[in-house]
Amino acid sequence: MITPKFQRGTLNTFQPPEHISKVSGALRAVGRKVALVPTMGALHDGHRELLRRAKRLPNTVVAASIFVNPLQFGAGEDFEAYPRPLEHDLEALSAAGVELAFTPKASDLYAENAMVTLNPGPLGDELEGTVRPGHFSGMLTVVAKLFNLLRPDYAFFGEKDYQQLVLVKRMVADLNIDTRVIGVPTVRERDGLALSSRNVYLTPQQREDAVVLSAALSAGAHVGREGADAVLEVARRTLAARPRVEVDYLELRGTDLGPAPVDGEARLLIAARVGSTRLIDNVGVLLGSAVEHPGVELDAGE
Ligand SMILES: Nc1ncnc2c1ncn2[C@@H]1O[C@H](COP(=O)(O)OP(=O)(O)OP(=O)(O)O)[C@@H](O)[C@H]1O
Ligand SMILES: CC(C)(CO)[C@@H](O)C(=O)[O-]
Ligand code: BAL
Repeated sequence: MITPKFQRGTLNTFQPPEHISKVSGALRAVGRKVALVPTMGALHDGHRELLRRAKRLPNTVVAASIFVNPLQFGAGEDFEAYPRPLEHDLEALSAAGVELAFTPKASDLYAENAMVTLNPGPLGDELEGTVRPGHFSGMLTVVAKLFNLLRPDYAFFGEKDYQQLVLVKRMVADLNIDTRVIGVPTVRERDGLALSSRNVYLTPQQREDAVVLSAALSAGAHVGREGADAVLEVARRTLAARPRVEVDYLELRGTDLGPAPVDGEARLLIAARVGSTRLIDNVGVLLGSAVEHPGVELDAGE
């Protein structure tokens, strides 16, 4: 196959997997680096921040994928309803200086007789995995496919989906994938609500209620010095003020999502339903005497 045309300094959009693969390979062959930002589209300022960070890398072509991956949605989830404003998204990518967009069709990405998927291991059944069985297997499978197609030097993921970020890092380490995974701190609305494509589902009343997720995390993180029980207690008390918000889980874990340490860096994670919309959020917490130690980063970028 002849290498599909790539024009520097403009957005080049490819749908067939073999085209994006060829173009990415040709760019790497002439010494350019490739940075991938995987998305499901409906782009907002959170995605823009990932793109902005990728754009800062020298000698690097930024690629973004837009694909609502059926494999990571369970029965009864919002796969059909998920917003798909493709024209708007391509304009946003172009405005962000992205040079490669990959917008595959599900039928091109997944052969009808495909059998093999990735197993995320035990962490795939915890936190999000308890409510979304199979979600992380589907997510890792599509991310591995994107990595295999583009062979990116760098890939950017948001901390908003913290468990996803941890699992992608584990996949890269455990499967010897030659891509550097970079985590980006969560971009928030002024009142603290984490930007999410699913926020468009919220009614004005639900939007008001939804702020309690970030408020609870932030209140909990503020009492980290008093230890894990205090963090969870304060967060739960904050959540109680908005009884319409139904919490799926509120958990304090280590930064690798193992057990939280007594002292040191931890992560407080929440998932909750506001009406029929399920939102997630998380924040870094410094526990115990670690609070006294200057120089420990709350939101380590990677
Ligand atoms: N507020 C945010 N700040 C930083 N990164 C974000 C934010 N929201 C999403 N991302 C990241 O953007 C990438 C693509 O995410 P995705 O397209 O699923 O958007 P989303 O807003 O997370 O959608 P949804 O809320 O429906 O899951 C992921 O790596 C995700 O973590
Ligand atoms: C990483 C991802 C694009 C894989 O479908 C998705 O899970 C997302 O948007 O976070
Ligand atoms: N942003 C994570 C993708 C999902 O919710 O399916």
